[in-house]
Amino acid sequence: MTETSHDADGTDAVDRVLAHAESRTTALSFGAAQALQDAATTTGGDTDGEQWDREERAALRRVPGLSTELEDVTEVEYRQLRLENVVLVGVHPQGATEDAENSLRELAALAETAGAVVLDGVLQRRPHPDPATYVGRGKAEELKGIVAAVGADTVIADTELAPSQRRALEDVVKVKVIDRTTVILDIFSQHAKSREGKAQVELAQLEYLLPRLRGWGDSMSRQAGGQVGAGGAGMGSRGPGETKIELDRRRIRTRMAMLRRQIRDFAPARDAKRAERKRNTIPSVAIAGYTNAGKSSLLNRLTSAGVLVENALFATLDATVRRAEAADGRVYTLTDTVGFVRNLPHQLVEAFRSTLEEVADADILLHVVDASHPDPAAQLATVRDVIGEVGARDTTEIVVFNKADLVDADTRLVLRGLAPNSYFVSSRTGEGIEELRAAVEAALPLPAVEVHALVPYDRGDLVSAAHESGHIVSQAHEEGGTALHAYVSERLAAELAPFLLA
Ligand SMILES: Nc1nc2c(ncn2[C@@H]2O[C@H](COP(=O)(O)OP(=O)(O)OP(=O)(O)O)[C@@H](O)[C@H]2O)c(=O)[nH]1
Ligand SMILES: [Mg+2]
Repeated sequence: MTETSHDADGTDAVDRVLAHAESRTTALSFGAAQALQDAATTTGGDTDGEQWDREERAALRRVPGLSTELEDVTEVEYRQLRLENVVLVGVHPQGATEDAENSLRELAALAETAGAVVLDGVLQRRPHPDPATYVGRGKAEELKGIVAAVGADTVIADTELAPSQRRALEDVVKVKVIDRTTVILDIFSQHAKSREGKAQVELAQLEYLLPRLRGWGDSMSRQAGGQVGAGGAGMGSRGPGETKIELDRRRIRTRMAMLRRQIRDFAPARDAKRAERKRNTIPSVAIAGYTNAGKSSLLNRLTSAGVLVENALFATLDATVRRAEAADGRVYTLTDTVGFVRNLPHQLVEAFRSTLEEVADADILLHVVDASHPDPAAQLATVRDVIGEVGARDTTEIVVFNKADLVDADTRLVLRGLAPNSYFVSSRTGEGIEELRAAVEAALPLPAVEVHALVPYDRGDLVSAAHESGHIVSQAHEEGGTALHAYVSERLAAELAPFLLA
């Protein structure tokens, strides 16, 4: 512990780390989770397009004890996650207070989305997290008091805890301790709908779990260090013995291999669809952005697609592809994608790589940012990081500040500074949607081949094909047929070959 100034009554003042003392008195005093909107602004959410599976979502509740695989693997804790009354805890270095508070508010939103009631949130200022207990030992004791006082049954740390940290902290606070990664994985597993999505999430969960089998982390690190059996204190003293753990570990590995195979097996179908779109040179637009930014709402606005919109994080996990038509008659696709969040567990980025590759493959990236979010710059950066990671850095990006109905002129000015060539829209009111649509259409790539042709009147099919997939520069009806100046795909150019004008 570094900050050791004391105030008059001898208690740590600066180091009154588990800050927010006043906020402890009442439940939910932590404040609204900021990644979510407040109730006042969510009313009217029903108007953000038709929402076909909202009811279905509400009706889907996990039933305890019905999990299929691995149910006798006692350490598969994520399946037993029943988040209820939670206290959040974070550690931040000096000068990063605001950022830490935003992060903790977002963690609150994540916890609520996962089904928990957030009773309190506390932050400790400290140059580095304690390697043993995450918060300092003394603060862990304080945290124990808070947990008991508010009647919490779970502590969520705003980080990814090392297995040993989690256990040590659990030993002090005497309730279940989980971390941000676990919560995100839990939300993903609640929301995954398609078979592919489910497999991806389960794989990510198992990957996260594997080094966290109780006791296993310890024994493995000893083995790795070549000191098997050395000391031995604590080894096998917690959880099941080595044999059971070995067994669980093997079963998890087998399961993971199966999931990887499954996910690979989905690839051909998706690749085929993508290849088909490419062959027809249908341009694609991917809608990406931070979770809850309004990606699905925007897709609904642009295409009336009926995608689920929810004031919840990670409402969308499956990529939804919709057909749209430009003013010049050209067809293109719009894809809704899974949202991003800061510290998105790398296991998820890995597991969703195939889905994210849809983003990498798109001709245009509609990067949606929630204009009303407290830290839109961080949203932009987070999303761009992930986009870079899946290799879409060079894709044309159009930044869209959504929820413009919630921000004033001053905020717009600030936002404009973050992304000069951006668009302000409101999926709710429709403001700016037409301008955005025009911008997207203008940015669509032109088909590869420029043609001047005279198409006989009995080949009207070629003319309509040019309208649907090509870009018409000019068209005139002449004696011998339709004179066409257009940009078309190579395939259509081949069909037009007999009628080309020199
Ligand atoms: N006020 C306002 N609210 C909006 C607007 N667009 C979306 N929302 C609300 O924002 C919330 C999130 O919208 P979604 O479209 O589900 O967001 P998303 O980006 O698809 O979120 P995930 O799929 O969860 O990542 C919902 O409550 C919407 O009603 C807008 O333009 N104005
Ligand atoms: Mg969505």
